[in-house]
Amino acid sequence: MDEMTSSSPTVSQRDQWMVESQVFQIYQLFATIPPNAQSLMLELQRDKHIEFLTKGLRHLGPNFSVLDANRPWLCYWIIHSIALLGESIGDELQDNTVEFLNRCKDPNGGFAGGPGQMPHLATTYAAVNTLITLGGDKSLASINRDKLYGFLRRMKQPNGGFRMHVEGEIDVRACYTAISVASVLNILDEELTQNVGDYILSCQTYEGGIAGEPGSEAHGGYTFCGLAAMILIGEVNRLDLPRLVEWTVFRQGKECGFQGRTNKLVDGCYSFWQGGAVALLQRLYSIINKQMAEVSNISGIPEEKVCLHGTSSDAASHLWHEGMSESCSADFKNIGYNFINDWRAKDPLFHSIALQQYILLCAQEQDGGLRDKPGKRRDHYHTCYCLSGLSLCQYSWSKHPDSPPLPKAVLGPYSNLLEPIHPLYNVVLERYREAHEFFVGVS
Ligand SMILES: CC(C)=CCC/C(C)=C/CC/C(C)=C/COP(=O)(O)OP(=O)(O)O
Ligand SMILES: [Zn+2]
Repeated sequence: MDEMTSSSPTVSQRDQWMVESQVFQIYQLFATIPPNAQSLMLELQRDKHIEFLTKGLRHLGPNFSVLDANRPWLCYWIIHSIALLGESIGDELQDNTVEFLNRCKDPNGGFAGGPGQMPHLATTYAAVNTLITLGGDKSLASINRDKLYGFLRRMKQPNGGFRMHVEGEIDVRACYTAISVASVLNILDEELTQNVGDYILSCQTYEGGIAGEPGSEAHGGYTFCGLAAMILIGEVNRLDLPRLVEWTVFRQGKECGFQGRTNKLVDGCYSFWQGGAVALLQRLYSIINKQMAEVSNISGIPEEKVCLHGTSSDAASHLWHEGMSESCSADFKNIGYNFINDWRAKDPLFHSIALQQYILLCAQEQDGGLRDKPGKRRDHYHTCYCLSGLSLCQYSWSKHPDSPPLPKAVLGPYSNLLEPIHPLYNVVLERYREAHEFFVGVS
């Protein structure tokens, strides 16, 4: 290889430089404008986002035919985004959505990507989360839990994992969507949880993150899925958490947003997948410290010597996590509920303000909708996951999910504040609580 060839940048280096230059141009422009103009640039364009989202719920043009097998996802991305913005879609659209999702229901359980299609775990997760987000008895009662349980059992595999659909792929997404749905509907049992932990554990890679399948590359999407599923089944202590923390936090780069995997480009949707994983890890402080102490063979050392931030710790705040690792199998039905009730998180393990800056300045379109990165077009998926990530950032210092964050935790005007989410299911917290009460009541 001659010198010229060896020093030529690779395609991915060029792509990276291009993105960095676009992002830094935006930040430079921001730094040079007066404070009132900065404040305007950082404002969340609520009305424009609602307009973009509501329009998508009423009508989508022919370009959307590629998403024909993902229609419950479109419902979830749009309706969850609207709920994060603190708005509702109104009675007519609500009734239409419940009725449409009814038509996606398979007679033998599970929701398909559209009427007449085969049931699929991903669209089942999207449909269930949509119905929970809509809330109300009609919407919640439209979920047939017995049939849904049957579908989940049929997707369960001898290796512990789940298939996405009949003859479909087995992966960590399937584990998460099955476990999340079962947990939120209060139908999680040992038949479903059996060996899921072994399967997810086999997907944690040498880098520390979690891959879609054993032997694949660690990726933010699967890392969120794997970690959340392990928490929901009460087996999170089996993962190598210090390595997982290290991998995840280093995915936030100088562009201020997260990348999905090593040496790939920043993307707004990872504000939730990676940001969500970090938000979960932030609440596993005690287990992480314990694992760190074990590997360094430290015993009897005060917790502040081995903790992640070097801050002093509040031993009482870890009771839930410790209790969970010992008595998980007896009570995994309540793990999602306790997770939120025992919310006494430590400080964020990522740069929350920087991530908000990426979302508001680089991912937000002033005309409504959010996107992957500058130069890309807005879409409903990125709008949903950028807003979900923004909400996590705003509440990342909160020690209680019901107390509004301090103004310094919210970048831009305080009117940017979104609704808090339940970080294990990604539904607005208040809607989760209503569903929890409803489904505990019917069990
Ligand atoms: C609940 C549920 C269904 C979760 C799905 C999680 C999720 C987003 C998985 C990511 C899948 C994946 C390998 C994307 C890589 O795309 P890419 O190569 O285009 O992107 P990259 O360059 O950023 O890695
Ligand atoms: Zn993306």
